[in-house]
Amino acid sequence: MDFEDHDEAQLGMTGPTYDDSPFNPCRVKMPTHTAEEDPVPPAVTPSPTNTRNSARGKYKECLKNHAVGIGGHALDGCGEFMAAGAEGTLDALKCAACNCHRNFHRKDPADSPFLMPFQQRRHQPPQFAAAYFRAPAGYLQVAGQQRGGLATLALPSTSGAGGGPQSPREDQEDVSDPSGGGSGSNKKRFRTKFTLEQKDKMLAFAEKLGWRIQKHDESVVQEFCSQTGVQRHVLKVWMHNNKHTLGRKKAYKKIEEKCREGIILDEESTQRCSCLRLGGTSFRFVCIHSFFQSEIEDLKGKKGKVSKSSKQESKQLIDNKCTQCPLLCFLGQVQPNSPVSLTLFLVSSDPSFTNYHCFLRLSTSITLSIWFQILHTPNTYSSLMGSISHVITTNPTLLHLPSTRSTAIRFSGFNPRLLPLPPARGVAGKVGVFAELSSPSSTTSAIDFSDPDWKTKFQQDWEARFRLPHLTDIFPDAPPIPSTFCLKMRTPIDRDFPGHYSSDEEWHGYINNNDRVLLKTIYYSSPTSAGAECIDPDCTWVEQWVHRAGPREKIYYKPEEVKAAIVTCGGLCPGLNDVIRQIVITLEIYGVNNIVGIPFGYRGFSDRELTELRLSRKVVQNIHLSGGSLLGVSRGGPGVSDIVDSLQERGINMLFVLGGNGTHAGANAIHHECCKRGLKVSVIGVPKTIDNDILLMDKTFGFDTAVEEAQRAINSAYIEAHSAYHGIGVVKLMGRSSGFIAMQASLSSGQVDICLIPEVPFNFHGPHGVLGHLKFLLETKGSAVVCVAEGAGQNLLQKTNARDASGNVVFGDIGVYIQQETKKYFKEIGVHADVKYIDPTYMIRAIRANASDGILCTVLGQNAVHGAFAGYSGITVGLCNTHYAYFPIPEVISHPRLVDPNSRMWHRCLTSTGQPDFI
Ligand SMILES: Nc1ncnc2c1ncn2[C@@H]1O[C@H](COP(=O)(O)OP(=O)(O)OP(=O)(O)O)[C@@H](O)[C@H]1O
Ligand SMILES: O=P(O)(O)OC[C@H]1O[C@](O)(CO)[C@@H](O)[C@@H]1O
Ligand SMILES: [Mg+2]
Repeated sequence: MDFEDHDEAQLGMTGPTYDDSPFNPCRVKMPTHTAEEDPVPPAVTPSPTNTRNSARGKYKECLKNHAVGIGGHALDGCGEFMAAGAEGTLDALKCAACNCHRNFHRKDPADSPFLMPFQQRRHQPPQFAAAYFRAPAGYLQVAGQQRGGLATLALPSTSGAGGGPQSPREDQEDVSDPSGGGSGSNKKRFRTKFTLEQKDKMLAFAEKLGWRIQKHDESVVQEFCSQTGVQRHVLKVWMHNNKHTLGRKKAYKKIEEKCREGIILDEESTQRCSCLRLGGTSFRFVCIHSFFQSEIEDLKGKKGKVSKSSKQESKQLIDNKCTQCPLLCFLGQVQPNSPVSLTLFLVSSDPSFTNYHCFLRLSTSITLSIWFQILHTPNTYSSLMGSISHVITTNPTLLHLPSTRSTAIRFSGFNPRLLPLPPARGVAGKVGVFAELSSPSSTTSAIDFSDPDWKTKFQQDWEARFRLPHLTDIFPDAPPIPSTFCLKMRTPIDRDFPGHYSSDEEWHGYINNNDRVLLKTIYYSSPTSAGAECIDPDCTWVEQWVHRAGPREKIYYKPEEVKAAIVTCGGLCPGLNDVIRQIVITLEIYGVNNIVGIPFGYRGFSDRELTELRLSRKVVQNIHLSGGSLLGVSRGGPGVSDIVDSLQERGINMLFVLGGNGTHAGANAIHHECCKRGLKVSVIGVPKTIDNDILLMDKTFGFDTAVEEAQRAINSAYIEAHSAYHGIGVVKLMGRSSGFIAMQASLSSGQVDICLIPEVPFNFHGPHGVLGHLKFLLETKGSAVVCVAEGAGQNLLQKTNARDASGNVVFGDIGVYIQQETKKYFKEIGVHADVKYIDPTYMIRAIRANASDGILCTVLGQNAVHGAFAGYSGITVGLCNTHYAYFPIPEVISHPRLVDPNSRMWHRCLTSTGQPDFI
């Protein structure tokens, strides 16, 4: 795990509405006004970089269309080219702000007599952007009247081969100046026509050279040129322009060959997949293109128009096709009433395949939304392999999946719309659907409901899954001692502990180890009840108990022997300080006085320059009055083994870890490493995430506060929208995979007309899309407010391979996309719309906890300490049906908790917004 510093510039308000400063070109900022509305921006003082640029003419805003792959248009907002390196180096051609090649930036002849001073720093006006909107994927071309003042842009897009139709530039090679600098003149350019033979030869030759001409190739290049009659510079440009298209074909072929053989999961990927279990609502598949090809071509209809075809028609088409589809065999396993979102990854070299989404109601109780994600590049394919959970293949025998673990089919014959069930082990005819279920906790999905004892077996399995790991698993002889935590003690704690720990006072404030909390409290009489979570087709009542949290009468640590450490990882979250404070206070009540804070997350364990912070009640007394974390947070950091080395070195035997899924995965690994090394260490997690995406818990701390604060942003958006003629307010909120914040903030504000979350697919354009509804809202209400979660609609955006220091995928900005597309749409249809975009991302989490979270944090912090003293390790604590419970860590992080689109809460949100489904 490598630690990377966070981009300071990202802290605070990232939204363009808040910062349209011309001085910071690396901000994502989109014009919120048209040129007519905002005629005279202030003059700019040229920076040293500007001065350097001006020697060669200035390169202004970046015109690279990042959404070209999806047929859309998205600029990164970089306002001016800033060379990343000294002149003469390759980096001099790269923009330090946006990372794009200089040629993507608009060239602005400094001495142009036709430009007003302010025009030299204007963003791309929308009508100009439209000129290259339909250019083939991967290329930016500037047409007709725009050429006069602009550079010729001929570089292939570095953002990968996108979706839309794309033709290799085989016969246009020397139309562009390879330097790409382009004077912007209208000079006629020549088009070289190659013979078929020349093309074949160039292709073979380029592959031989690896699509680059290097110094030592000069002699063979000369020879080739004289043999084929192709000039060297023409060959060079041809290779440059085609390496991303023709050059990749070979790679595609390899993938396709591999696919035809069956996709092989290597051991590592299989292990990583095991955390994604059946029974969740989201599954990922890799589907073999060769198998699916005919289906896809039919679905695409003519020219990939499926997403645009009428709802009925595409539904019909998909319906018909899906009846032959092996996927439906798998659906036999899906719980009714849990709408399933499937992502099918199709590997294809055909650039005309584009990502799209379709929607299928299989019955009133099963809703299937299918995302077809087309993979064009080998890289995407290989990075994907780490995250898949299921595979459909034409040749199941080739899969390296443990066949004994494949899923048993549930709900036999339950839904007549489903295909006849495949024979045992999920193999249906020539195709098979495989689920990797390697963790013991997953065995519930393999229940044989015809077994009269299935319920007892299920409950035994449940008890085993939720059993809390304890020190006595490793040290069976570890002696328990009477607890030092007794609230009847009237005298201050004696810090020296003269050797006895018992209090003779009787106190009935302890939790018995056999106390349990009931996890699910609703009895669903039928699988068609809203949000039903049934285990079997008859919705049999099966109690699921978890362990009650709280102080135990017997403890496994002598307080004076404890060195406790607290670490806060991941992103910030309201309430971190409240939890730190309560952990310290409770530890002191037990009698611990050696308490330290590890600075800046897991990184603090390895960075020698960061020293641990001594904590006491005095130090933490008032820290909850401000947001953030007293200790600091970070992503990335050292490996588990280094962390445990550090624990050993520092003599830490209680570790309290505050963080989200990633942090908990780390905590669990630390726990296992300590067990392996025979260390008596308790590792206790406290789930922290404003996203509320931890399984089995009513809510996580920070969530309530974030919702409350988000509501304020929504209210501002509403006021802005409501006060403008045809105003549209767009608010983007956090929520990577879970839309809880957006849903709850929409509900609580009552001012949102459209709420978009990652769990519920939507069309943005087209007859049933969001834009159509916005138009309707402007016509009927006069204004509209859209609330979107950051992880929503990612299929609409160009994918990047960027990851943060912890390896989390960095998302495209759906808020900016919505803002831009909405403006464009209303402009195109000639309807006035005043779009205001608010991005309060960090404002909703970099604040102190509200009262409700304050209480939650207090109880969680106390219970974390009780759990450690009770001798548990590898556990976390959470609120469950208003009671506090301990959970083994893997049970709560096997996948993110998601909003169930068939839940009452989501229905309530829809009732409140009045939005249709955008499918
Ligand atoms: N699978 C893992 N195993 C071990 N450590 C991990 C794992 N995943 C993440 N971590 C570590 O946990 C820390 C926090 O992870 P991450 O940045 O994903 O935040 P998080 O805990 O999920 O919180 P947030 O909700 O803010 O995203 C990082 O230091 C990261 O290196
Ligand atoms: O910008 P940062 O600090 O990486 O955090 C952003 C992430 O944090 C989260 O709030 C998780 O805590 C996500 O919703 C979001 O993607
Ligand atoms: Mg996370």
